[in-house]
Amino acid sequence: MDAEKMDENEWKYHGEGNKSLVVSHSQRCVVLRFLKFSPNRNKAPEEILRHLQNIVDFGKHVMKQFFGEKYVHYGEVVQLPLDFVKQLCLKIQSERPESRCDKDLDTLSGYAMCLPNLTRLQTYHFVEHRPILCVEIKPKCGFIPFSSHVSQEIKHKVCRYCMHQHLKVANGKWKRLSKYCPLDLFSGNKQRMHFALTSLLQEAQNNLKIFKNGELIYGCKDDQDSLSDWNELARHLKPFFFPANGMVSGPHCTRTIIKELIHVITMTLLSSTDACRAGNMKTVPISLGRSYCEASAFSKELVRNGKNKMESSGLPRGCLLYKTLQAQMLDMLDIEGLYPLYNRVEQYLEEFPEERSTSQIDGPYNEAFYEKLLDLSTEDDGTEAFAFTKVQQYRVAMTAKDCSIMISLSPCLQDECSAQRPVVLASRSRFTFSVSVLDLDLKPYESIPHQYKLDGKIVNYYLKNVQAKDDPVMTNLFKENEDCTLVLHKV
Ligand SMILES: O=P(O)(O)O[C@@H]1[C@@H](OP(=O)(O)O)[C@H](OP(=O)(O)O)[C@H](O)[C@H](OP(=O)(O)O)[C@H]1OP(=O)(O)O
Ligand SMILES: Nc1ncnc2c1ncn2[C@@H]1O[C@H](COP(=O)(O)OP(=O)(O)OP(=O)(O)O)[C@@H](O)[C@H]1O
Repeated sequence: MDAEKMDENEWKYHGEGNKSLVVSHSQRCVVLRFLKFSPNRNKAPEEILRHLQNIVDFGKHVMKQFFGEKYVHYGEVVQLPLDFVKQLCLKIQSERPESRCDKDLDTLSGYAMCLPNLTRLQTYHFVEHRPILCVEIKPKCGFIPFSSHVSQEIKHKVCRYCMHQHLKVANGKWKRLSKYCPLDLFSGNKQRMHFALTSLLQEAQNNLKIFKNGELIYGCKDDQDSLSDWNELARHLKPFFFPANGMVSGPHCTRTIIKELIHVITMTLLSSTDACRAGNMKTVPISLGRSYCEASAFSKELVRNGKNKMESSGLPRGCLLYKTLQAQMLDMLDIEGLYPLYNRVEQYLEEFPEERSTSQIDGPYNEAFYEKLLDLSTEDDGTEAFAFTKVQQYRVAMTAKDCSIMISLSPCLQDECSAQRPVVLASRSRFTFSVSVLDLDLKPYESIPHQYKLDGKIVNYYLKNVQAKDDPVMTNLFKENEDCTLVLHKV
C-alpha cells in the first residue's frame, strides 16, 4: 500500500466493534483496522504504535501457535497521512451505528492495521471476480467451568452465555433472548450444531453476520436495525445453492435454502485444514465439566421428550472450533480462582514495579511469552511465578472467548476442484472455502477486576430472576438425567 497515495474515496465503512473500526478498500481485498477511544482519551502516537505492534506480535507469535498458520491473519501496522485519516473519519461517520458512537476513531496517530479482507478473501487468487459468501460467527465461551474454585453450583450447570443473555435483555442491550448456546455449537454433534446455527440465524445479536461480495446482508448493524428476514436472506443465497434456479419460491424454498446454508457452515466448521504447534501438545488436561448446558433450548427439548442422552460427538482435533475451545480452556481456574492470583500479582508489582516489564504483562508478545503459557499446572505453590502464568493464560483464554470465526465460500465447478483446495458440498452446488479467526487482541490485564465483578452480576441476576422462577419440574428432570454428564475430549 502506498501511504502517499491514499484516497478516502477508495475506502468505505465496513464494520466496528467496541475497540476498533474497520474500513474496506473498494477494489482490493484489504481492510484498515483503526483503534477507537472514548472522547478526549486519545493516547500518544508512540503508545498507539506500540499497542498495534503488540496486537500484530500476539497474532504472529502466540495465536498462530494455537490456531495454526492458515487460520490467523495478523496483518501489519501501517502509517497513514493524517489528512487521509481525518477525511475518512468524516466520510464514514454517518454510516456508523449510533450504539457504537460513544467512541471515536483515532485520527491523531496516523497508525492502523492493514489486514486481508476476510469477507472477500478467495481461496485462490485468480477467481476474484467470483461471487463470495462469508459467514462471521462470534461463538463465545464453549465450555462450562470445571474449576473447584467456582462458588455457585449454577455455574457448573448453565453456561455463561446463556446466563448473560438474561442480564443483557434486562439491561436493554438486546430485545429478545437468543436460543443460541455455545455448548451446542462446540458439541461437534451435527444435530446440536444445526440447532445452534438456526438459533443464531433467528436472533443474530452480535454473534452472526453474513456478507455477500463483501457487503453485509444479514446480521446486526445496530441494536435497532437487525436484518433478520429469512426470505430476503434466501433470495440472496439462492444463486449460491441452487444455481440452476429450478426451485419455486415461498416458505418451503426459504427453509430449504437456509438448511443448505446451515449444512455447509457445519461442514466447514468441522473441517480440519491446518495443523498447529499447540495442537500437538497437551495444552489442557481432561475436562471434567459437563458438555451440555441446562439452559440450552435444545437440552430442554430433549429432556421434555424423555430423551436423556445428550449427544456430544466431539470436535475433530484439527478444526478451528476445537482449537478455539482449547485456547478458551486455558482458563482453568475460572475468574473466581484467578482473581486472588491477580491480587497477588498486583501486590507484587506494587512492591517491585520494575518487574512489570520482565513479566511481559504489556508485551512484548513473543516466543518467550508463548513458551510461558505452556505450563499447565494448577497446583498453587504460593509463588508470584505461578500467579503470573495463570493471569497470562487467563488473558489468552478470554481473547479466545471473544474472537470471531470467518468462513468464506466461493462456488466452484466439479472439474475445478482438486485435492489441495478444501471443498464443501451442498445438494446442488459446491464451494471452495477458507476459515479464519479474527479479533485476536490480547485482553488487557487491567480488565480482570471488571471480569470478576461482571461474573458476579451475571450469576446473581440469573439466580434471582431466572432460576428462582424456573419450572421446578424441569430442574427435577435434569436431576434424574444426571447421567447426561459427559467427559470432554482429552486434548
Ligand atoms: O464480557 P462479554 O462476554 O460481554 O464480552 C464483551 C463483548 O460483549 P458480548 O457479550 O460479546 O456482547 C463486547 O462486544 P460488544 O461490544 O458488545 O459487541 C466486546 O467484544 C468486549 O471486548 P472488549 O472489551 O471490546 O475487548 C467483550 O468483553 P471481554 O469480556 O471479552 O473483555
Ligand atoms: N480482516 C477483516 N476482514 C473483514 N472484516 C473484518 C476484518 N477484521 C474485522 N472485520 C469486521 O469488522 C468487525 C469489527 O472488528 P473487530 O471484531 O476486530 O472489532 P473489535 O472492536 O475489536 O471487536 P470487539 O467488540 O469484540 O472488541 C468484525 O466483526 C468484522 O465484521
